[in-house]
Amino acid sequence: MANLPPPMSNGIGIANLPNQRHKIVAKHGAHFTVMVVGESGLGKTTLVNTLFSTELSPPKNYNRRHHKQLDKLTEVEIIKAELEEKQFKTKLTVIDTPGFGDYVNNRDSWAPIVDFIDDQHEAYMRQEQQPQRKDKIDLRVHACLYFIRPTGHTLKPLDIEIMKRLGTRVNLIPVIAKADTLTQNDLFTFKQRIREVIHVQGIRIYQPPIEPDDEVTAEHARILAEAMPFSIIGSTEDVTTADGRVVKGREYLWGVAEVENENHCDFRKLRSLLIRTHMLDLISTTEELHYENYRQGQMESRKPGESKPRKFENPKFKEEEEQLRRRFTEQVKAEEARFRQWEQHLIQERDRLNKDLELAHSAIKSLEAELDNLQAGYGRGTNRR
Ligand SMILES: Nc1nc2c(ncn2[C@@H]2O[C@H](COP(=O)(O)OP(=O)(O)OP(=O)(O)O)[C@@H](O)[C@H]2O)c(=O)[nH]1
Repeated sequence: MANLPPPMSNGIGIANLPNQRHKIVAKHGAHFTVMVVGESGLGKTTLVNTLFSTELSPPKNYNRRHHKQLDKLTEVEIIKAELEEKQFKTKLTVIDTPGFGDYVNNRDSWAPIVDFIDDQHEAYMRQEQQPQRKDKIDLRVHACLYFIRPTGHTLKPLDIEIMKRLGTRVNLIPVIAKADTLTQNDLFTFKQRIREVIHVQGIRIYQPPIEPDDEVTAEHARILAEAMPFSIIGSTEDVTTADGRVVKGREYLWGVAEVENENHCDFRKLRSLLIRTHMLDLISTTEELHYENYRQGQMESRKPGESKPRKFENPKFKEEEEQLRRRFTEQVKAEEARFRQWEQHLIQERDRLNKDLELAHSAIKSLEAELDNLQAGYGRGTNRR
């Protein structure tokens, strides 16, 4: 496994941002928005707190998790924080999507997440069109961490569906959650399989750019790209290793799973990509690629100044509604025809039975008449004797 050089400071690394390519941002500090997406209980909150070395998000109330499942809604939570290190400020926004994928029917559980991303692009575009364009509220997502359950098998169809939709909208960074629950061999095979599925399914994930004129940076980017999907161990707890080091990690009977140990997981690579080396690239690709794609797509489908069609006004939904209505009418017609046929059949059956009844009646009548005749004949015979 290729390792990164040792951390340059004891801090979380945002002080390195001014060394990054776009030095100008350093003057004002960066405004960075990360979104975490994944099933409930995969360690999203823990990872956010581990990444930013602070408890940004309070630990979850597990009773609430159960209620959330009953709500059948994927809620979006926004946590804001201002981090400062060596006088360099980063305004950090974390978009947490708790409870995702919990429900029995998960088919559309991605919708609020995708809508949230689109809505932020939309809100930004609208603000750009206003005469006063200073101090825009900007919640466009710069990096989306997609948490994969450490099953050891492969990606689930739901993962593939969501990742496809996310990859065309944001810088998608897949991570394997709770890597300490897999052996190194299983983790290696699992990673390979996920990479294959990502490739075969054409899922777009964030690729750190390889600068041809800077060999060190290019090598670093290559190491990061090769490690994807990053395996992750999250923990804000200090634990003591067998050799007496105090580290962030998770304690087991067999020893300690260390967050920052590159033989245990890729946490340091992920942190490097997000905070130390590629934060500004994530911000600029969001602006230049994803936002631009959104803007262009909307400009092609709308007149200037026209607001975004709401779901039920959206031509795509109208078309779907029309199709549904047609299918429903056809079904009703087919059912009606079937009912008529059945009704006809019942009438014919009733007529046939009525006729049988009439025949039976007349047969009884003639038998009765015959009986009367016989009785009358018998009476006459006995009288004569
Ligand atoms: N083994 C292991 N457990 C972890 C790891 N990260 C978090 N956990 C544990 O998993 C449980 C859930 O963690 P959370 O961070 O609340 O998970 P979440 O994804 O935010 O959950 P929701 O908010 O419900 O979606 C907690 O008990 C954590 O201590 C990890 O890397 N390895």
